[in-house]
Amino acid sequence: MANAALSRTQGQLAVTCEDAIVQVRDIGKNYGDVEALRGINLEFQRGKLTTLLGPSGCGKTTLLKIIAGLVPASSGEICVNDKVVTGPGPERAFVFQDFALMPWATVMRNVGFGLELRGVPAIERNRVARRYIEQVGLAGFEEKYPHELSGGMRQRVGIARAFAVNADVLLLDEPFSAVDEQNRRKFQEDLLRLVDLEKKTFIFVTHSIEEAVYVSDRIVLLSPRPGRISQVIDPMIDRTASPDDIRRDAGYLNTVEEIWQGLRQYAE
Ligand SMILES: Nc1ncnc2c1ncn2[C@@H]1O[C@H](COP(=O)(O)OP(=O)(O)OP(=O)(O)O)[C@@H](O)[C@H]1O
Repeated sequence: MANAALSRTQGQLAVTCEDAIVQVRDIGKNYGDVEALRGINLEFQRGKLTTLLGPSGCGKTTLLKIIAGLVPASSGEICVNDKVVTGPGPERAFVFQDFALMPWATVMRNVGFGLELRGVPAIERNRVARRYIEQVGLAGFEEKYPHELSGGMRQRVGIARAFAVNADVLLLDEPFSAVDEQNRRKFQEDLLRLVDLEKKTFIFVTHSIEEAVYVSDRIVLLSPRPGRISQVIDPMIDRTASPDDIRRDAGYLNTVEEIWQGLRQYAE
């Protein structure tokens, strides 16, 4: 397989690219006296998966929520498709860490809920919901309720729901943190398949260096509070190789090691 070549940029920087769908311009965030983020400048490329990685409390979730329009920035602005973000919008879908499913609704209703809110008629939303339920491997579970599903299956429902609204940008906050290692690896495969199939822009938060290197086109490393960009890494993984070959590849392993060396100073 092709070796993983790395391109990287250090320091407090503006990352530019030709086809940016999300632009983060000089974002800062204070929660009262707590300065969570400072001077974040980033561009997220259309159709690519970018991961935010960094020590606990460095502001990954905060940045994701600011991009989602769920939390206001204290300074700076976010542009999506060249429009300034003033709140949540249909072109962005957020997948929560705890899935945020409605316990009283079936899988079908949960997946179609975003469309229901937009007034899409039942026949159409069920058609769309069925398609994504199938894509995440839950065909046959349409009429089940969240409590009848495993944690991994509930997470698949959350992901299917995000896909169903046909947002351009999917914001995923540690979507695999609550599932076991086998399921996590399966999800990573599924995610890569969906990235390839759907051509959407993914912004992903994880604590796992291995996961970040495995799934990302680009990794943005944040420094401890106040979160700033410390490094940007493009792990050029050959995704035509098998998952096992990728995980054994020297380029993959070196990238994991290098990120670990950068982050270990912050480990408790
Ligand atoms: N609603 C809030 N009110 C006050 N402080 C907050 C709030 N949300 C986050 N913070 C603080 O802001 C900082 C960044 O938090 P955030 O959750 O964004 O970090 P994170 O990198 O996602 O953390 P983790 O990896 O532990 O999930 C932390 O110090 C946190 O305690």
